[in-house]
Amino acid sequence: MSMIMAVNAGSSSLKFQLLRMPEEELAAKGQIERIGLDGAEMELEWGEEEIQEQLDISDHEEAVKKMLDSLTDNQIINSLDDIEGVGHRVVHGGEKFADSVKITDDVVEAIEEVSELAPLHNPANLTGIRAFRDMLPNVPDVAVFDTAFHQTMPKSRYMYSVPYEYYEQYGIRKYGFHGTSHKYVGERAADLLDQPQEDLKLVSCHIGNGVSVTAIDGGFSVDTSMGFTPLAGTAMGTRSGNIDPALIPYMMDKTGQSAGDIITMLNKKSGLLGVSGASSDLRDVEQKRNAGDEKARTALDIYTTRIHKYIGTYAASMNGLDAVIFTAGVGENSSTVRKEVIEGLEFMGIHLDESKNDTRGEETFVNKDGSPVKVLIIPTNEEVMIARDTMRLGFD
Ligand SMILES: Nc1ncnc2c1ncn2[C@@H]1O[C@H](COP(=O)(O)OP(=O)(O)O)[C@@H](O)[C@H]1O
Ligand SMILES: CC(=O)OP(=O)(O)O
Ligand SMILES: [Mg+2]
Repeated sequence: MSMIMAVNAGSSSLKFQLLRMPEEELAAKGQIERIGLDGAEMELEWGEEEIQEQLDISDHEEAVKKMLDSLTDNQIINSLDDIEGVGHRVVHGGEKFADSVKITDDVVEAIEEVSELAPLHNPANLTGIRAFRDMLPNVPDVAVFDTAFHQTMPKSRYMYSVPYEYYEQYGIRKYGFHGTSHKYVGERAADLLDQPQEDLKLVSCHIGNGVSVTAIDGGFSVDTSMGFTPLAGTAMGTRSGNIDPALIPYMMDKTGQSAGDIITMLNKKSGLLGVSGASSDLRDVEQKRNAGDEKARTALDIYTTRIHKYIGTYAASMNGLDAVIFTAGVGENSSTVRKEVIEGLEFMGIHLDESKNDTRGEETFVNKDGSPVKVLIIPTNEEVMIARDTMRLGFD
């Protein structure tokens, strides 16, 4: 039996699970949310115990230290030596990584090289990798890439309609993200529907701080809303999603900002935060809207409409749909977002049951009985996928 730490550094959170493998027995799990915002919060659960703490945490490095201290302080492990392998979520693997990989200095360098393509994520992922490599130098570590599951997309979905040499010379193509999460919920959906994955057409909506929608046909990702970087697709907590590319030079001309400044604005100051002018956190924006705030209403309408349209698009491109899956922070927890996304898809045979939908955070069907297309909430578990790959690749 091996004690494996699975680390998932998101753009605004650090989540981890300590798992006994290969049994997949949870020894502890926790998360630090709202990193860099006012009132970061740590939750830690082990056995029957649970603690919650309000903290001041400004970046991911601080979050990693705090997390490890909390494991020894609470005697969940005796010392850091009890951890036998560490798996890390890495958001962008570029063209180089089509599967998970054991981490070496060369791998760290390769992840660094593609960091500019995922500026909100790879730097946070690398911070986690470096912190663990420093503290546990003799333990194998494995990187699990968000991009890997999407490597099965057909060329017509991953190519941009630009001169072909841009693909050949610069690797300019759609990569897609959240692949570990989409893969996990796709497998769980097949179990819950009691049908083999080969027979299923699914649309998976990962709605967290980052948002992506994926078409899973027969168990394979065939299209996904994010692109060359996690900036593309739907509107998100702080990201714009798709915009007319001609806007970039236009905004540069009008405001005197550089291309880099504009991309930073699109990554960090747009989406729910930019339109509402209030917050990137869905809960805050919902609260404002409910209090009558017009900008918050518009921000949420853009957010849910985009996801709604992807469901229609992907059903059309797969020529059918068996189930829609909601997962990640918002998808698992916000009944109003789920309701607003599904509203108006009844013509496609998707019927949400409002009373069943009034729930959060557990695997459940929320469609009406007899709805031809099922609607599922499936809490994602990127961590267990990461631990499995750490076992597969870390110990050879
Ligand atoms: N109980 C809840 N109700 C509504 N939204 C929630 C709830 N809990 C978390 N969220 C939302 O989930 C989002 C963060 O999702 P998460 O998947 O944790 O993000 P990350 O991309 O950083 O991993 C935030 O917008 C937060 O408001
Ligand atoms: C790829 C991505 O957007 O990740 P997250 O949702 O964790 O920000
Ligand atoms: Mg996430």
